[in-house]
Amino acid sequence: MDAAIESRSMEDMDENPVPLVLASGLCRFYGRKGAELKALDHVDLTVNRGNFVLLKGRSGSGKTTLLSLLAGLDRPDAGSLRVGDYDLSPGKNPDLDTFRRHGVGVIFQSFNLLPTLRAVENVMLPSLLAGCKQGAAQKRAGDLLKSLGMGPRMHHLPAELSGGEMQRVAIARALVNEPDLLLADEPTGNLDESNAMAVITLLSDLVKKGATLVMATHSDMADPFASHIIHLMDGRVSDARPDPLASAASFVKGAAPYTDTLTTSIQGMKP
Ligand SMILES: Nc1ncnc2c1ncn2[C@@H]1O[C@H](COP(=O)(O)OP(=O)(O)OP(=O)(O)O)[C@@H](O)[C@H]1O
Repeated sequence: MDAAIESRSMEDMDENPVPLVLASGLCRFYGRKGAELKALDHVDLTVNRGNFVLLKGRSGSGKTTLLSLLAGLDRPDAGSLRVGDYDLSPGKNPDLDTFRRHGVGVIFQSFNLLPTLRAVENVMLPSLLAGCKQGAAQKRAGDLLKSLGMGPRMHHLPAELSGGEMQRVAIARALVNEPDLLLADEPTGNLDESNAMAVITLLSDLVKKGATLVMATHSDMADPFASHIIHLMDGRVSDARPDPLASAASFVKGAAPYTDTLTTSIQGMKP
């Protein structure tokens, strides 16, 4: 194995860290055998509950590929991968529909909201697909959007929202089924600096309330909030370190569910 990472935040110094992601020798190759492009080349990764892990590295280094494997949107060619109770390793046959609906929430750079659905309907969708009744899904989505400062805009179409507002809707959608793991791929890539910082603060607050987050980014803006920073180069881990400012990613023991109180972080967000 080329690189091993054992991610440990301050709370992980606890005697009993709880691993959520366990990857070993993870590989994803594209193209013909013998001339394949090694998008991920024997990556080892442990993410414990409550970690805020940043994936960094230049374009093409494998960040999105790794997130796609963690999200169950793509499958590894070799190695082993567990996320919570789900074994996503090659040759295994996990219930990917259930995993994607309940195990993981994904936030994308381009928001990926359905343009013909209103904000609240976009957020309801994962709950409805998971079998939640219409009324309960609507209440849950509405409550989440209100907690993200989107109450007054919840009946707007995506085209009627600013970038920062669309990303808040997308974050609510990622949270609605209370996933174990949050993944974010360049979530601030389409935002101005003020909205980008507000989104990072919001995501950091979610971690403080108990979420586990793996986020790919080119920006250094989130560095002070992360518990761990992992650098990828040509599909391999080139450097991984706990960040000295890891306290921002503290897992607050006994805190309320992280979706309950989110309002403080959104004040800096401007339409
Ligand atoms: N579906 C695919 N088919 C072939 N090659 C692919 C595919 N997806 C990704 N790649 C290649 O795998 C490598 C890793 O890509 P990946 O998207 O993971 O990089 P990245 O670090 O996320 O880049 P960026 O910062 O530009 O988003 C790149 O060389 C890319 O061209």
